[in-house]
This record gives sequence, C-alpha cells and structure tokens, in this order.
Amino acid sequence: MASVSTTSAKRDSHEQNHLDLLLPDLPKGPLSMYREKASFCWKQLALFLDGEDVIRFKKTIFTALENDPLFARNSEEHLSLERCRELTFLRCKRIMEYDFITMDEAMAQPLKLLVLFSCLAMYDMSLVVKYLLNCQVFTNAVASTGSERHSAFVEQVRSMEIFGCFALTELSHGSDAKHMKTKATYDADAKEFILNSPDFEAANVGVGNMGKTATHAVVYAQLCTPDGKCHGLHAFVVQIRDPKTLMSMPGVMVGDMGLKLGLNGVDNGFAIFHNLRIPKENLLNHTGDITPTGNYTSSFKDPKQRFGASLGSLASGRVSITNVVVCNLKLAICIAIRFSATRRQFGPRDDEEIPVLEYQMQQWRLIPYLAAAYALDHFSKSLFMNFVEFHVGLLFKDKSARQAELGREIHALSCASKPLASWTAQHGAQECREACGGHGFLAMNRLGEIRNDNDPNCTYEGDNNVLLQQTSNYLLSWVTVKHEDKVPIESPLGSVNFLERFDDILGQRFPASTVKDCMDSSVALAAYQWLVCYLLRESYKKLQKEKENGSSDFEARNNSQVYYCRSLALAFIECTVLQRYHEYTQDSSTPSNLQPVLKRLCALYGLWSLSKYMAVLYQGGYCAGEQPGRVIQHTILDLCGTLKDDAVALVDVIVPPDFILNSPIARADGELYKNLWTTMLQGSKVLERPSWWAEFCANKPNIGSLRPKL
Ligand SMILES: CCCCCCCCCCCCC/C=C/C(=O)SCCNC(=O)CCNC(=O)[C@H](O)C(C)(C)COP(=O)(O)OP(=O)(O)OC[C@H]1O[C@@H](n2cnc3c(N)ncnc32)[C@H](O)[C@@H]1OP(=O)(O)O
Ligand SMILES: Cc1cc2nc3c(=O)[nH]c(=O)nc-3n(C[C@H](O)[C@H](O)[C@H](O)COP(=O)(O)OP(=O)(O)OC[C@H]3O[C@@H](n4cnc5c(N)ncnc54)[C@H](O)[C@@H]3O)c2cc1C
Repeated sequence: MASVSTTSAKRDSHEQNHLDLLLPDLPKGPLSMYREKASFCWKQLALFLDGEDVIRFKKTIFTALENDPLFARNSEEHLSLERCRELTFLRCKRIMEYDFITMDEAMAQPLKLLVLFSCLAMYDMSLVVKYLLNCQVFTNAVASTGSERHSAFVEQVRSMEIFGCFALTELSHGSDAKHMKTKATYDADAKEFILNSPDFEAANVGVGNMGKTATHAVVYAQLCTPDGKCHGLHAFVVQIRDPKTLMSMPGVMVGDMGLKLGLNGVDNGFAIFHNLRIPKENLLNHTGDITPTGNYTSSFKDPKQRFGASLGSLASGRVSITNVVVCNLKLAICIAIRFSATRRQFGPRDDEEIPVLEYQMQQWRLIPYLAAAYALDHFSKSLFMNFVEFHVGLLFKDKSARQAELGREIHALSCASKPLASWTAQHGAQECREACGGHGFLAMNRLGEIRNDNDPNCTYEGDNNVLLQQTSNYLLSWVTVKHEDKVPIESPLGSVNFLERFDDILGQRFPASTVKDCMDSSVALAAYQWLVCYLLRESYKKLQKEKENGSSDFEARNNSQVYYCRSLALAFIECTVLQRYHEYTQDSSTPSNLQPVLKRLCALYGLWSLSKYMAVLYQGGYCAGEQPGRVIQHTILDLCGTLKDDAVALVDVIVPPDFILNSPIARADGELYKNLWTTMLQGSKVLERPSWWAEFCANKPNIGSLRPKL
C-alpha cells in the first residue's frame, strides 16, 4: 500500500501535469531570471483567477484568430482608411461566423461574454467596437428600450440581414442629451412618424458604424404628437441604408466623418433626416407609446425618470467599457514590464549593466499600473455581474423598489468606473510608452495604437467629466435621504452603506505609524472611507453656501465640481474598487500561497491611488505631521521593490499570446533585440532607396531662387 506522502506526491504531480497541459511553460530566455525569482506559481494564479473553463475558452478564441489568415498581423503596412475599414468589417463578419459563444451559453455563463469581448479587444479595439456596436449596443438598445414587437430587428442583426448603430449625439449637442433637436412627429392618418433634423446642427454625428456600413440606427428624437405637444426624448429604429445595396434611403443623407486620432477601423458617420417616414411600430416603446389616433401614453409619470429610463441602455455600455479599457491597460503594462526586465542600461560597475526594472524610478512608474490592472479587472468583472443581476430583473419585469435602487446604484457606479478605468488606462499607456524609451515610440511595438485606441473611451458613452456628476449627484442624494427622510443609508450592492457611519468615520485619524502597518490594505481602505465622507460633507456644504450666496441650483452645481463633487465621485469609485479587491484578497477561498502577492497588489493600488489626495487628507485633519505622508511614500516604494521580482510572473498571468500582444519588444521569450531587429528587417522596402531618390541625386535646388523680393 502506498504511503500517504507518496499518494499526495502523486496527486501533486498529476495536478502539475494537468496545469502544464493547460498552461504550457513559457520559453526559456532573458526573462527566466525574473520568472525564477517569483514568489508564486503564475499558472496557479491564472487558474485561480480565470478557472479552467475560461482558460480553455480564451485559448480557443486566440488560436482561431492566430490560425485564420484574415487575422494575420502586419500583412499589409500603412493601410488606407478604406482598407482598414474593410478589414475590420471582414473580421467582424468572421467573428460572427465563429460564433464563439451561443446565446444559451451566454445566458448560463454571462462572464464568458465579457471574456470574448476582452479577447477581441486585445486583438484590436476597432474590431471589438465595430462588433459590439452592431451585436450588443444596437440590439441591447432595441431590446431594452423596445418590446416584443421589435425582436425581429435583433434576429436580423444575428443573420446579418441588417447592420446596426446607435445614434444619440448631434452636431451641436453631445453630453446634453435632453436637448437633442431631431424631431419625430406622429402622423395619425398614415400611422407613421415623420423624422426631421430641423437644421444641420441637429445632424447625428460621430456615430460608430454609421459612416459606411450601418443599415439601421437606433435614433433618439423628440417625440411630438399631432396636438403639437413634445413628450421628450424617445428612441426609434430607423432604416438609413438599403441592405441590398448599402445606398442611403430616400430622406436620409448619411456619410462618413473621415480619419480619427485612433480607432480607424470603425467608420464614424453622420446623418440628416428630411421628412423620413418610419412605421409607428418603430418607436421603441418601453418609456412611452402612442395610440393609433395619436395619444401619448407612458408608465413613467415623472418626465425626469422617463428621460433617465430612455437612456438606460447606456449603462451596459459603460459597464462593458470599464472592462474593455482594462484590456488596454493590461496590454500596455505587459509590454512595458517585459521590456523593462530585458532592457539593460547603466550598472554599478563598468562590466555590469542592470535591467531598467531594477531602478526604483522605473518600478514606481510601472508597478502601480500593474496593481491597478489587477484591481480594476476584478472590479469590472464584479460590476458586470451586478449588471447581469439587474438585467435579469428587467427581463422578468421586476417592479420592486430594490430593482429600481439597483438600477440607480449601477448607473452611479458605471458613471464613475468608466472614467476611472479609461483614465487609468490612458495615463498608464502613456507612462508605458515612455518607459520603453524610443523603442516604445515605434508603431510596431503597439503602444501608440493602444494609447490612441483607448483615448476615445474617455469621451464616448458619455464624457468622463460629465458622467462623474451623475455619481456625485447620487451620493449627495443620500444626504437628503438620511437627513430629511430619516431613512438609513443602505443600497442593494452596499457600496454606500459605510456612509451610515459618517460621523464615526469623520472622527477617525490615519492609523498606521510604520511601513509594516501600512502594508495592510485595510489602512488605505479606511483612509478612503474617511475621504469619501469628508468630500461628501464638503461638497454638500459648498453647494449650500453657493445657494445661500444667491446662486441658482444650476450655478451652484457647476461651481461645486472642481475640488469637490468631481473629487468625491472619483474617491468614491476608487474606494469601491479597493473595497471589493480588499475583500477578494482576504477571502478564505483565495489560496493561502497566492494571498501574499495579491495582498501586496491590493495595498499598492490603494496607497498609490490615495497618494493623489494627500493634500485633502491633511486639509481635513485625517493626517497630521510628517509621519503619515512619509509612511505612505515609503510603503509604496517598499511594495514596488518587493513586487518587482513578481512583476514578470504577474504579467505572464494576464498577458495574451505573442500573436495577440503583437509587440516585438515584449514576446514571451524575452529576446528583445532579436525580435526587434527581425521585425525591423522584415518591414517592406526597409533596405530600398526611396522611389524619389533622383530628387536628391539629380535635381539640386537652385539656392535663393524663390527668395521673396521686397
Ligand atoms: C452585455 C453588454 C454589452 C454592451 C457592449 C458595449 C460595448 C462598448 C463598445 C463601445 C462602443 C462605444 C460607441 C459609442 C457610443 C456612444 O457614445 S453613444 C452616445 C453616448 N452619449 C452619452 O452618453 C450622453 C451623455 N449624457 C447623458 O447620458 C445624460 O444626458 C446625462 C449627462 C447623464 C444627464 O443629463 P441631465 O440632462 O443633466 O439629466 P439628469 O437630471 O442628471 O438626469 C435625469 C435622471 O435620469 C437619470 N439617468 C440619466 N441617465 C441614466 C441612465 N443611463 N440610466 C439610469 N438613469 C439615468 C439621472 O440619474 C437622473 O435621475 P435622478 O437624479 O434620480 O432624477
Ligand atoms: C470614437 C467615438 C465614437 C463615438 N460613437 C458614438 C456613437 O456610436 N453614437 C453616438 O451617439 N455618439 C458617439 N460618439 C459621440 C460621443 O458620445 C460624444 O462625443 C460624447 O457624448 C461627448 O459629447 P460631445 O462630443 O458633444 O462633447 P460636449 O458635450 O460638447 O463636451 C465638450 C467638453 O465640455 C465639457 N462639458 C460639457 N458639459 C459640461 C458640464 N455640464 N460641466 C462641465 N463640463 C462640461 C466636457 O467635459 C467636454 O470636455 C462617439 C465619439 C467618439 C469620439
């Protein structure tokens, strides 16, 4: 009979073999030095974070793309805009053919949908945006703003009989959705709406997919009844092109907006409507409907609530963008860390050069973004699952107060998480670009593409600074609930529950006196809770003061954003991200051998984010004297120093395969120079003289011949 130790050794080796098959070893090479230093097994962490099923699912997607010539990298340099759009469209179509996840599977495992979006985003942001605008944004808007009578549109998208887009923004109004000018007037005789853009300023603009491909759009317009009354913004399904020819429909002038700063695989377009007649049934009637004779009906009595509900489908986009931008952050940080671990400059002696990752400066610039990628990734997935819960409630027509509160909370969270995540990715991508020096500026290494394609996430689905106001409005509304309605502060997801201890929390002071104390993420979390309570109180007082001084509500709100409400919304979402990550890293189901590294990431994310608010922490008296500031700084540097040896392995956990990452300076083999040099030499015409060589060699300038004569 085998001894207990032999049996457990056999089991361990069986588990290891299983893990090695699932996640094969990475090539040996210059990165091995750091891989060997890691304090944990990267395969075990990958398995814990994703689970076997998701690891296999990712592999299926990545392998399919790598083996499909349509997805070949660098096959054509310097694509024309037309070719770039064509390729993105062809790939989008191919993704539909692969049908990586069926509707049933998505219903059973919604997180897998997010995994699919992430895999596509890692391959190319234009591809995922084009794909999602059609298959998710358009169909979601139809399904959630419409009713059963609109289900045919969703079916037609699936079979690509039609191609969709989402048109809210107009030339003269973007953030101020309420004041869109496009008008839909009901004609009771014809049982049709007549759609008009009153002038060119009311043209829909910037609409993804509208430029060249979309046949149908969800268009937002002011609904007007024959009695001349306007009932506010409503959504309509509008056919803008003929699916058989892709020519525009009569009554629609539709066009393309040309080159953008990034995301050029997506055709952003404009449209103007001139007496375009659409069937009455094309009104997406969740928030309001019209009787055949032209009477307006709505289950939302409060126009403000109706307006909010009509824009409800934007929440899913903001939740998903929170996740998609984390992919950009992951790509950028993986490139910069692998580069920094293999790039050597200077050294303590003439005969020894050290990797730039060994410099405290490089660690401090990069490792907090690695921690942010882990923390935000966890948050974005959990928020997505919260959204799924809300969505299920909508499907089952849950009219409970909890469901309504859940909707408000998710709206508030997503209006701050999109800004936080997109800005972190934006600043992180730029830092990573610089951290890779001149090689980071070569297009082939992809950091420019990542940065430029991430950029519009700060603007679309709501400008970041404007969206943050929704979150601070939500938080301020709890002050009213507490003081005027005398109701406890308690939300379905619990994100605001700590505000119930408002007075206690404001009485607390920075608790850590040593670096060791500060390593516990509960220190940063407690500081964040204080910060949110403080900023909430100050924002509330500032608003009151503005009003006492004679400002209107509008002015008071505007004059209370900078340093008050804006900081409040950001601190709140950072606090929520930290809270969720803190709980995750401390949870007993998190393997004990993985906890140390995860806890360090959590503490670093918390302290690094918190350090932006040092002035406020001192201003409000939470910190006093030299000690707290110094302890926070020292702990950040200490954590960066310790995590430096884990950084390459932490990257190995989240990095996609080389083909997807597509950055010669960051391949898994770590052969920085070989890979860079080979790619440089493989460029087309690199060794050829220019086609215009004779302009130098033969045609010399006649110096001074064009000097202006005064
Ligand atoms: C599985 C899902 C997959 C989805 C996949 C998505 C992937 C993403 C791919 C990326 C593609 C991107 C393509 C880009 C698309 C676009 O950009 S579309 C256009 C986007 N435009 C905007 O977002 C406009 C921004 N402006 C607004 O949303 C609003 O006008 C506002 C600024 C938020 C509010 O303006 P205001 O007039 O000041 O109104 P308020 O008084 O603040 O609001 C009234 C009440 O309504 C509530 N509310 C508002 N919006 C919502 C909402 N979306 N959901 C729920 N509730 C909402 C608001 O909170 C107010 O409520 P009360 O305070 O309770 O009164
Ligand atoms: C790549 C891309 C794709 C897009 N795709 C789509 C799409 O598919 N469908 C669609 O409908 N739209 C789309 N858009 C448009 C996008 O949704 C809008 O650009 C966005 O909502 C912001 O509106 P705006 O551009 O009019 O900016 P504005 O609202 O004019 O904002 C300009 C500036 O003013 C500031 N500002 C505005 N209001 C306030 C305020 N109250 N307080 C303080 N500051 C304020 C903003 O912060 C911003 O910096 C897309 C945009 C881009 C870049």
